[in-house]
Amino acid sequence: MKNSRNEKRSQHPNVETQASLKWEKGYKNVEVFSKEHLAVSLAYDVAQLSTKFTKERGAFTVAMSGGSLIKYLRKLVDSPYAETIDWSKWHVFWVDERVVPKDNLESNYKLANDGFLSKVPIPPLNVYSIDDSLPPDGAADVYETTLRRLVTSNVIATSTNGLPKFDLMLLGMGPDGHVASLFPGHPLLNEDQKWISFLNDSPKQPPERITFTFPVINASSNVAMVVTREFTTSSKDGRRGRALEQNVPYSSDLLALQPSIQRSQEQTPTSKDLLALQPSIQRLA
Ligand SMILES: O=C1O[C@H](COP(=O)(O)O)[C@@H](O)[C@H](O)[C@H]1O
Repeated sequence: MKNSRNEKRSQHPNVETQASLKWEKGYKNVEVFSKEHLAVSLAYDVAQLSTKFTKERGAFTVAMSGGSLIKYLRKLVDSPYAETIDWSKWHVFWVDERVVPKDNLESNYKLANDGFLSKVPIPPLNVYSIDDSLPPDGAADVYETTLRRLVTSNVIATSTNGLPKFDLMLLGMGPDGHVASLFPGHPLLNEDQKWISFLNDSPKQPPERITFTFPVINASSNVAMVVTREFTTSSKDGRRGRALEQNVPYSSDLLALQPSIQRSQEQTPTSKDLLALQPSIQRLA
């Protein structure tokens, strides 16, 4: 990852060119980051897609998970993205939601609102949370009706087989492998008629949830699966492993991530370079 991405970015400093290079149709990749770098890279990629779809469609539809994903969106609320993203074009959805009141600590809406949405100027009418006054089956039906209305009005694009085609889906993955609220072995994995379904027996608390089904997830234009775990092989990886454990950037990782650093892979960025790029890094040894 590190060489090809950095080379592409230094040859094509224009961010829109970058977006088309990386997110062209069929782009698939697994990229591995420290947790800090993950947030930096995710913000960069989401901003690219926001620019691309806002320009192409006049709207940017993002469906997000709850869980640990939200804290990895934190760089989007900082400069430069806070000012450069056209937040008025964003339309935000949830790939799954726990059927609890919106002020409940288990609510994916609350998590996203507290950690992200309340910090950026997305129009409130463009934030599509569930009707938490309804039971799971009713909440799922109403949410699907909302999606159908937005597909009809072309706010959400449509796939060739008539499914909603979100511009970006941000998915997490639980330790058991669940995605959205689709749990391993659960009958909902086979749902292929509904766009939104519900469950009363989630293996993870709380039990009552609604969820996008796999056909809708798979119809998205772009899916970013943001999966994190502890890094345990530091003794084998030497300096890079130690940097990852301490959640500070390792120089070559940063060079790969940051198009604004023009130095070659052989050169190590100075602490001044890093501090300029990473407001959250207080000090590098
Ligand atoms: O219950 C849920 O869990 C998954 C994974 O969460 P994580 O904290 O292990 O990352 C999440 O993607 C989903 O939206 C949520 O409802």
